Amino acid sequence: MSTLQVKNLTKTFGGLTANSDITMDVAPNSITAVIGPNGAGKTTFFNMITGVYQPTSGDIILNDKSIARLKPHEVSKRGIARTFQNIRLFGDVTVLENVMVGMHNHLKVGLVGTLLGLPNVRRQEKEAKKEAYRLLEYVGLEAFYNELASNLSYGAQRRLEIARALATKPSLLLLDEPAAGMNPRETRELTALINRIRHELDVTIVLIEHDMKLVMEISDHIVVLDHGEKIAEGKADDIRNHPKVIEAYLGKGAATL
Ligand SMILES: Nc1ncnc2c1ncn2[C@@H]1O[C@H](COP(=O)(O)OP(=O)(O)OP(=O)(O)O)[C@@H](O)[C@H]1O
Repeated sequence: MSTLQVKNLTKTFGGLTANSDITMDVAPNSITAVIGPNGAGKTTFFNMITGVYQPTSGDIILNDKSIARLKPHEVSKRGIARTFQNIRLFGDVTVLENVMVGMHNHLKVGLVGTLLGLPNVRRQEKEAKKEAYRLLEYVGLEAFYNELASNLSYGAQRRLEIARALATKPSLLLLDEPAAGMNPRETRELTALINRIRHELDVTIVLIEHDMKLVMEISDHIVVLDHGEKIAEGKADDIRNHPKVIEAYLGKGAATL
């Protein structure tokens, strides 16, 4: 059984078809990359999976249930988390608090309890803090727990976004250009982190990425979009040598990637 099944997914904006009849399966506990030139429709694809955009037609099935018409918070409750191409952190609160925001769905405290400072509320907050700190340790940011998020380096902010996404306890994690703006050392650390998340936390991962070294190294399966259409899919070797992919995206040096 696939974790995610995308069936004939199409999204049009007025006269523009951003995704055209896309079908793909994501196997449990796998890493799938969605690649393609700028404007190919990759982010639109993520936006449909996460409920930001309603598909024009087609279906999205998570663990055998359709999620195609759900709102973003409902999709999140079903176990999908994401990070964004343009980092979206709360810059003026601490690194730890940014992770705690991700736990919102799982905390059972109500507004009244919070206002009255009831003991079980205080206990839950303490536990949430501990869990947030553990997640910071997991991504290697615990030393910065009390810093403002905006003081972190770019690469560290991207890891913090991943920690915040993990705080929702997802079964499927969507990463939108996680290596963008990272130097080679940061990219190597990110590659290791993504692999650990898959193996240790049993999370299935779909990522959009332009760093082909990372994509070829990490992906079990690669899907290539161009002008909103799926032009190829397969393993790294199939994609490197695929004439349509070389023409539309990778260029002639691709065999060495
Ligand atoms: N809300 C929208 N309204 C109108 N057009 C949109 C909207 N969102 C995306 N598009 C268009 O859909 C097409 C696909 O865009 P999308 O952002 O999905 O591509 P992408 O592959 O993620 O590109 P990049 O690699 O540059 O992020 C583009 O032509 C874009 O202008």
